[in-house]
Amino acid sequence: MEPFERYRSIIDDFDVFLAACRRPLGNAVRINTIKASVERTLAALDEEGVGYEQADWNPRVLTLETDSPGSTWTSFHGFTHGQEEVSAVPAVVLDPQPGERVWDSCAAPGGKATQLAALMDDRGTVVANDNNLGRISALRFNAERLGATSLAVTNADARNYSLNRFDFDAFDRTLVDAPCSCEGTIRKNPDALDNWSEGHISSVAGIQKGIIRRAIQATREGGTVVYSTCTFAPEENEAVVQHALETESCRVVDFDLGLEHAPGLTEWDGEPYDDSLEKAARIYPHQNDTGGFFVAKLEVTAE
Ligand SMILES: C[S@@+](CC[C@H](N)C(=O)[O-])C[C@H]1O[C@@H](n2cnc3c(N)ncnc32)[C@H](O)[C@@H]1O
Repeated sequence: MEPFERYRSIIDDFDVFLAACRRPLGNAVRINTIKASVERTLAALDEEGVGYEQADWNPRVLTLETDSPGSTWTSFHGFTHGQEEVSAVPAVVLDPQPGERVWDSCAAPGGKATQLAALMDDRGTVVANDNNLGRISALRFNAERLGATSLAVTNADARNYSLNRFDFDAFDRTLVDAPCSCEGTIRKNPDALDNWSEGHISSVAGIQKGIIRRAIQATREGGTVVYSTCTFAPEENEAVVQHALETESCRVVDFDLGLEHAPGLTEWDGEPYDDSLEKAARIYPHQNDTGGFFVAKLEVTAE
């Protein structure tokens, strides 16, 4: 937990935060409404005797009272998909609509891409991209298992992603669930900080800046880009969005989140950020008994 000391001044109730980081997470799943409604899924879980608790902010997110959530009847049938509660937030904030063109720029293994397809009633197109071929097979497997037929897969570096392969020139919405230092996954993966270094944070921040810029360029004017990470480092969060504000045509917008969270930072390590960064959300493990996440919502504006 030593690396987290750098966040002592920005996290309220820091010792409560550290204690939460040491507690293991419950087994969360998302109901896959492409295959079954919330009601049908809950009835199936009742029938097989698996207890559950529905998240207050999202009835499609459940914590299951079983140690093997992947071995339930509902999971075999693709009614549920193992996904951390807080990891279901970015797709909800992106708010994709049926019939739209949506780009998931960093999509593997597909938890959020298949969630986007479900939120769109599997109508429209979700282009699920990842630069890692090995992870693409997991993405394809999940898309098939969950019946997401609106999902198309591409394997490219999002930083210089070409739209030439499509018969349209911009997406309506884009999700950047960026590769990151994963500090916020510590409850699920106690080894998450083993290879932590400021050098790694700064090299991954360079990649994130390239991806967010391309995401904004590939999204139509008036369209939406959501930037998320599962890490606390401001260099990978507010500083990346600040870079986008300085280099691309976009603004940070508000969103409603039924989860307790802290606002985005407007300063870190002597670097000021735009005041609008306050509209971003920092979700800490001690606030809702979840993992950690950062989410910012951007609107693409006229050049
Ligand atoms: C946080 S994970 C994405 C998780 C995924 N959104 C989900 O919900 O299942 C970040 C992903 O970004 C991919 N990635 C890293 N650099 C990339 C790049 N330059 N272009 C596209 N994808 C990249 C990684 O392979 C990894 O799968």
